[in-house]
Amino acid sequence: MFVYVVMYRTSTLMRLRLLEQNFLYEHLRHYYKTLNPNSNFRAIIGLRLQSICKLHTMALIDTAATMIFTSSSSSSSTARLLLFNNTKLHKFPNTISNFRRSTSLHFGTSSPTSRTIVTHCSSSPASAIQVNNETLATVIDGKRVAKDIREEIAVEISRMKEEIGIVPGLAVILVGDRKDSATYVRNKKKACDSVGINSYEVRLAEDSTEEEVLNHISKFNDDPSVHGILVQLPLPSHMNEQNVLNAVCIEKDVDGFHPLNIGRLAMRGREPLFVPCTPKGCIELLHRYDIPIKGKRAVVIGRSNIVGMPAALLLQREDATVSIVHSRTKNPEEITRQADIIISAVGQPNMVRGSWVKPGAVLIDVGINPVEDPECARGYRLVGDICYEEASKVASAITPVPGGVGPMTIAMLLSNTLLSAKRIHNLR
Ligand SMILES: Nc1nc(=O)c2c([nH]1)NC[C@@H]1CN(c3ccc(C(=O)N[C@@H](CCC(=O)O)C(=O)O)cc3)C=[N+]21
Repeated sequence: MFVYVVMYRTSTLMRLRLLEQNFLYEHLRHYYKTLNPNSNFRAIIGLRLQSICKLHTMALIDTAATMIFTSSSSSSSTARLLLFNNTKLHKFPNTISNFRRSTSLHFGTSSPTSRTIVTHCSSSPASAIQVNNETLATVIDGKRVAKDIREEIAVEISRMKEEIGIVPGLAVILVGDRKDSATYVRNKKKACDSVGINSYEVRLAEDSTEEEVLNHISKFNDDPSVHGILVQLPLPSHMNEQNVLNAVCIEKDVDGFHPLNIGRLAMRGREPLFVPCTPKGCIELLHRYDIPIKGKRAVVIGRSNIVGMPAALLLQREDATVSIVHSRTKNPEEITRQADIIISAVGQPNMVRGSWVKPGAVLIDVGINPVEDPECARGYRLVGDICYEEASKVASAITPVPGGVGPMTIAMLLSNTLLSAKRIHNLR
């Protein structure tokens, strides 16, 4: 089986007057004829965008593509309309050079292969054509975006070092020996090293006192080489989380958990010092995939202080119409089914089923839930809150777990640490 891709630039579409439906239809049909040597045919029609395509254009191309594939003799034809844009395309150099050579392309033999070229898809339901119950929701690649961001941050940090001789520093306090916390802290340290942030780590025993933690925080508050302080949560139950978090001075609270910070986040016309990392990472993913937020219906599942609540505030700041669904919500699926964008942060494996999702919705899965799996080396594997298997058949774009929001959380922590150092040292 072959995958064919026909890709247009917006400017070409304009020049060829292809935006008039029949012209486009004829044009695509021409390609279809020349490219269809056998009946077992699969096509992806890509549209290269200079800017976000207008909805009516989308609908038009959608219709033309459907016309072609319904008028074809092959019953096994599959048509998908995908949107590509310039910023995403440069990450697929081979794909692009092939596109330049010809407008058609042979891909591998199975649909997983074709996934590799899926770089961007509009959140509009009109953008995804489904035939044969086939699905290819865009996989929002958090791991890749996080890597891009780390590279951007590394450049900024070396500039900072050169201009004012300052290297940003991040202090992490870890209490107890939860395995998952230890893993995150290790990942954070690795990420700091990769961009040139100095990291300072304090590990305290599970039975340490709150006072000890407060002492360390106080020292870091006063240490000019430390620009960000993070107390890894959850803390042991004998400690008062509020007391501890309140002790971190707001200028170094790179988690953005300080109440004053959340207050500013909630108010119009005010700016928080730091946007909490996980929600910031979610929005950054939407931005980097050119997924529009303004005027969209967004549903946040979960109302935690560290993800759900600030995520809802951020979406509102981006002009979405926001609803929050939580453990006491009656018929949550009725509400999520109305959403153009869903951010789920509840910690329940596979809770959000395919039937909860509106066709074409964009899904951001914050949940990182271990489920037992004897076939995995660690004895467990990680799954999200969203049933990926089902939801990816309905959505237009979805974040995987792992490799979605998780790496973005860490990238945003680095970004906040850099921001803090710049602010403290009055750099641009
Ligand atoms: N003060 C504080 N700030 C936090 O930001 C904070 C915290 N406490 N406590 C715990 C949660 C959780 N968290 C994660 C960060 C990265 C991954 C991550 O990179 N996950 C990888 C998988 C990692 C693995 O394989 O175990 C992924 O999703 O691809 C996950 C979870 C930050 N948190």
